[in-house]
Amino acid sequence: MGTALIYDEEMTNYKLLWVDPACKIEVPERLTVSYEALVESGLADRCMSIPVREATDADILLVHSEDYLDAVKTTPYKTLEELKEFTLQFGDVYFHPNIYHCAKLAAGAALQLVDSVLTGKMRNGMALVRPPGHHSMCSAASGFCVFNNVAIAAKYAKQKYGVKRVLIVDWDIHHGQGVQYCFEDDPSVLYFSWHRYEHQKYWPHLRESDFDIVGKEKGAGFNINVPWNKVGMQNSDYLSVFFHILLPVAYEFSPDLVLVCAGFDSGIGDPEGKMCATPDIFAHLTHLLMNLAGGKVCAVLEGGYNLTSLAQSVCQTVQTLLGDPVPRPSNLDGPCKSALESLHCVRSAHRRYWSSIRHAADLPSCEISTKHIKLAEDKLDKEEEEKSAEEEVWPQPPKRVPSAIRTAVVLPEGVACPDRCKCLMSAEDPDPLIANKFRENFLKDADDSDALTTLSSLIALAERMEKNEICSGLALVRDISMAIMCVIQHTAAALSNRVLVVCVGDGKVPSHGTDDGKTLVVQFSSKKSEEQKCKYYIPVCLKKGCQDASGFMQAVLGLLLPLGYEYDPSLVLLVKMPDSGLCDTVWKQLIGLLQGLAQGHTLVLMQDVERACVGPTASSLLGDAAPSLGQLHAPLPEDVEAVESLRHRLKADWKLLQTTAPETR
Ligand SMILES: NCCCNCCCCCS
Ligand SMILES: [Zn+2]
Repeated sequence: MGTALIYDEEMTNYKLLWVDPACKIEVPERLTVSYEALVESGLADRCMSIPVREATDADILLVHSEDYLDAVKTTPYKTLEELKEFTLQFGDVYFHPNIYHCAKLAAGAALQLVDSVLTGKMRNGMALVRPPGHHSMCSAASGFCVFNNVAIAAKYAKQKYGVKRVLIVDWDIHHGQGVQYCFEDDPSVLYFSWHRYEHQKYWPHLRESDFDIVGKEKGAGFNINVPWNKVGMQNSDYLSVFFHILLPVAYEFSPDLVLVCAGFDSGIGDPEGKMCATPDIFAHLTHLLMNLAGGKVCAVLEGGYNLTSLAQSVCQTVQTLLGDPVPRPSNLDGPCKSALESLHCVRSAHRRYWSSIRHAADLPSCEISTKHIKLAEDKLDKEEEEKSAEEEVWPQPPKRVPSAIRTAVVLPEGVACPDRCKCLMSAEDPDPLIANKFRENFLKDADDSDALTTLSSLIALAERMEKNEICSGLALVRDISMAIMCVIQHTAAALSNRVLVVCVGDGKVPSHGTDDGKTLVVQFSSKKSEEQKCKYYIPVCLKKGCQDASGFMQAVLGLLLPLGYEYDPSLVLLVKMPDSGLCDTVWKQLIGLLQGLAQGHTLVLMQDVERACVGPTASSLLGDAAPSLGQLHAPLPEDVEAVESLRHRLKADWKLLQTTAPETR
């Protein structure tokens, strides 16, 4: 199954026909530059093009009122003066004789995307549409939006396919109030939105956009608002919110479908957002969602008003949906104070609804609670004159060249090579120099020839991964700790390399290289480790080791991923210790998530008895989405305690572990 791309140039055939400073940024070129960038980069050809269709009245009435639909139906026949008149009843939006047609195509495009994914024809996809949708409400247009494309798609998915739970992730920089209003009392649709807020000083100036608005009645807890009270948010701020709010809750919710309000005005250079996150961040945001709902992710374009930034961000998103490895996360220096305050407020507002963040610290009484400054009308739209975002410059996102070989394996005699994988056996005898080095360093009995063969094949694999000829690898070895030593020593030799070693299960892990930071070891086990506590050796002791999915996932999402992203390794060595107790589904989730690091260069080591795990491991390394874990129960208190105390101890060294602002002196 491939990636769907839904686009039709008819949606470029409407524009602003009069002077209105608030609306002049919403231009047809937004769609053309996005589509042309996909064509230019060769990404469009790798997608399956799915035609748009017009949403029917019934589709639109899933969200909007008849009165509103009837009113919009009259707009194609209005004169210019009548269109201006009609527009006045709404805010920050404009009408055009052809916008009703385009609005039906935009909503219809989202429905075509949902159909292609929920019928299993496509794995995931993106719809490039305008007008956007997330601001439009039951009976009102708003913020360039006429019909709420994503809200209609969520209702449609539930009605037509019986989908039980839908996650909507709105990474646009504006609050999709239309989506919030549509689902605020609905526990089957979890709406997550971050948005520029500045304590209600920013558009649409709504009190109900703040973090303490969590949903109503049965929907309480299923509406998550993350207000950005300052501009200039960066990659670290966005990732921290994913690690410490969205992902733990999303895994607990366990959606059957993920819809993304994919607005790119949250990217650098945008005149509306005035944020500083770079286009490659959308590759990571997309990647981090792709192991939810069995990979059923539908991204629908919302905002994005800097044409350069928009085009690059769209390409980053689509290339990730296609399964290409994501670029390395560039210099993450931790979330800013304002972002930490928002993070803290959101987690404390939601801790009562979600066991994965139950332990979140409570709101300190005063300073960072909601500061709603009663603004005099005239100040509402006053925005201090900042440097215009249009002048921002940023580096081109790094080229993401897929390796010639996606996954290679080193297997003992008699173990079949999984399909789509390349089997590496060192045909030639290892050169005597290496052989001797192995003998003295690693081999117990010197003439253990097949150990020698395995190790030299392992090195060959690691070398070809370093050269990006191979993306990921899997090796079955007899002696795990010897293999770890071998890989670490080989990889650490190259100066710029850092290896993240992730061990699941009990057992002695060589701590070589953890003193100088060339290696970061994170070990999940059930045994308290007496190892010396150092910054680069992190034992995570879980009561049931890796057997309890929710405890393990909480540690992966809230601890391992932030550490891994901040460490930014060139290789991830993932070791499955004997009898780790890890079930295949969790193992596949772990492999899927870790491929966001090191450009997907994950090298898996397993004991040669784990033949049954070769297939599932290879499938995840090849980029197949991991199956859903199902709704997660509360993690054990001991596990929560273990992760929290680790986070508390480590956050001085690892800033992405922070979830609250440092105590103000
Ligand atoms: N600069 C403040 C005016 C905001 N104007 C509406 C923006 C709608 C964005 C839709 S994604
Ligand atoms: Zn927006």
